[in-house]
Amino acid sequence: MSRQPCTLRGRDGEWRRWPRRRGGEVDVVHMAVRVAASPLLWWWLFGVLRWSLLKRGDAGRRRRGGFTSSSSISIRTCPASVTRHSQKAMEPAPTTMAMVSVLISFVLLVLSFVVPLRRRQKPLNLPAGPKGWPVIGSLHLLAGSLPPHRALAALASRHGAPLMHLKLGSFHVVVASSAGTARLVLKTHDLAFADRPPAAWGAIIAYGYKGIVQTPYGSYWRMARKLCATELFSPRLVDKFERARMAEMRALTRAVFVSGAGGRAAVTVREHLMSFTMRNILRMALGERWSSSYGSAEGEAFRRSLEEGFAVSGTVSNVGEWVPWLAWLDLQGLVGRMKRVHVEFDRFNEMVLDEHLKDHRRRRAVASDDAAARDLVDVLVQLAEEDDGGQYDQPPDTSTRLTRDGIKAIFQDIISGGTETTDLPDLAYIDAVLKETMRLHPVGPLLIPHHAREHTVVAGGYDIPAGARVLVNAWAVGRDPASWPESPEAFRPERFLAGGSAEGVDVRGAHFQLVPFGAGRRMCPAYNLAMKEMSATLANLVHGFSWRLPEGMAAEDVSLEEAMGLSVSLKEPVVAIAEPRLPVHLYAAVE
Ligand code: HEM
Repeated sequence: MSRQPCTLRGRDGEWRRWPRRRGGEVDVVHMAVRVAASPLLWWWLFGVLRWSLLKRGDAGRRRRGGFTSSSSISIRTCPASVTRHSQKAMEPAPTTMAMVSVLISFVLLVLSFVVPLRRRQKPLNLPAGPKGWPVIGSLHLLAGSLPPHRALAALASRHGAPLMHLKLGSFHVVVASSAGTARLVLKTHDLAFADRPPAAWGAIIAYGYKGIVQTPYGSYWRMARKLCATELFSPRLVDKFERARMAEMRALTRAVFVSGAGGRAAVTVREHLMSFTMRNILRMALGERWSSSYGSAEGEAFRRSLEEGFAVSGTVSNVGEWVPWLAWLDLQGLVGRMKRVHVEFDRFNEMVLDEHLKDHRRRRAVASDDAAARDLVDVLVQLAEEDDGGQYDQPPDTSTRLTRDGIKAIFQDIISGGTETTDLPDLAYIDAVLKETMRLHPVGPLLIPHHAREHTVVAGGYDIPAGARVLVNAWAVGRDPASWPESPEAFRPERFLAGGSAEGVDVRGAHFQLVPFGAGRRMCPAYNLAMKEMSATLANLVHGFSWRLPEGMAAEDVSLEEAMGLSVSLKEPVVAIAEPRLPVHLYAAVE
């Protein structure tokens, strides 16, 4: 018999099989045949109905003057005192009885079919992992003091499971913790796991999944990724911002020089890097006026919202996402905080977009050759205009149209993503230092959760059920002794240099022992820009300054404790002395 799965339209507008079941879709035709062909159950249902109807007949006779044992005494004792209403109160209405019986029979009938159907399915061959409790699964194992990537790595090694299965709340979760299993997820079954699971962040902060990062796999996401490749990060646009980037780089070295009092005072490195990164990305994404607002009250409010956005969007922190029937309680208050962050973001995004739209229309009206895009928002505005003739306000829909919310969600994702790049000579050692840093401390230790679009059987015969959350523990992969046999915990950039044990290993998604940007379809679209930008910054900071820890502080005193959110950062920012290495006039501001 041919199997006809039901389909439902997903939130991305794609048609999907529904309902998804362990081990395969429900066969509706098959089920209907079984219902029709089960004489025992029909006989039983018929019996219940017949009994209800007979009861109804009895009650009818009583109303017409007959009697039955339960009511006979009162009727005979004082017929005049028995009204129709008092009789009704003494026994349940026969129609209600009939309805209740039919309902119970219906529920039993459904259960008697569904339960055996599910039991008879082949049991899933899940990868090894902790068993977990009913309702919460293994959520409690991630609630300790260890950040989730470390707790998951410890569990994987305890269970000897480079591909580990556990239940978190109501969901199957599969975690890849070795180069081999990362390859399974990000390459061999890339398409099957290219989705993102529904997340409050995507729904609330990203305008109902209208950005890129949280957007489900489908036509809208493909459109957004194409924009990244052909427009937003195109070499043409990157080149265009060369001069601005150089100016920001000089501003960074000057700021470190000034706040470090020429090497006499300690500087908080993160503050300077944060400000540099933000100004850079704001300049590229939103334009000069908005990057110079960084530091003003409005820029400061935006920065705080960004930090709060990262803090509330951790990969596994929101209990309501794992136990959906508890979601309405918002036990940790995270959804409330996300809603407030979204209001803040949207206020800022609306200002930015309105200003760009006004400016764009004015320039086009005055001189058409001045209408060229000046920044990423301009690019998006132009694309939306080509798409729908200048109407930016369609309600969000499932098509690939770039709506007003879509523009805001995409540039917001890009600003959150970070910064961009400059062209650099080949700086092999700097490059090795960056790789080694990202091997030991990836910014997104669990990448961004993937989601199984369909039931998949992976190497070893393990089942990954449709709907499972699929995590790649880049932090564990980067420390796996099987891939990094030579002192995996030690910081040794030389391993990446010529003759080193990891010579030739890079972060472009082809070497699965080093995946700080992911790999495959959902790989970070800006990895190239990010690498170059980081090289440029590091090169300038070590070229311009000799760095040392403040007096009385040893390397062991630097805390490497991590603060978790969407990305990981140091809980205690590093402070250091930056002694200028170049003639003082080279630190002067030059615009
Ligand atoms: C050190 C810098 C960066 C690191 C380590 C990094 C890392 C990542 C990782 C791990 C992912 C998820 C990959 C996966 O799920 O398999 C990702 C996705 C993404 N990144 Fe980055 N990223 C960086 C910089 C940037 C920058 C500068 C931007 C934008 C200007 C950006 C934009 C994005 C976007 C839009 C996605 C979502 C891709 C998708 O879901 O299709 N990232 N990044």
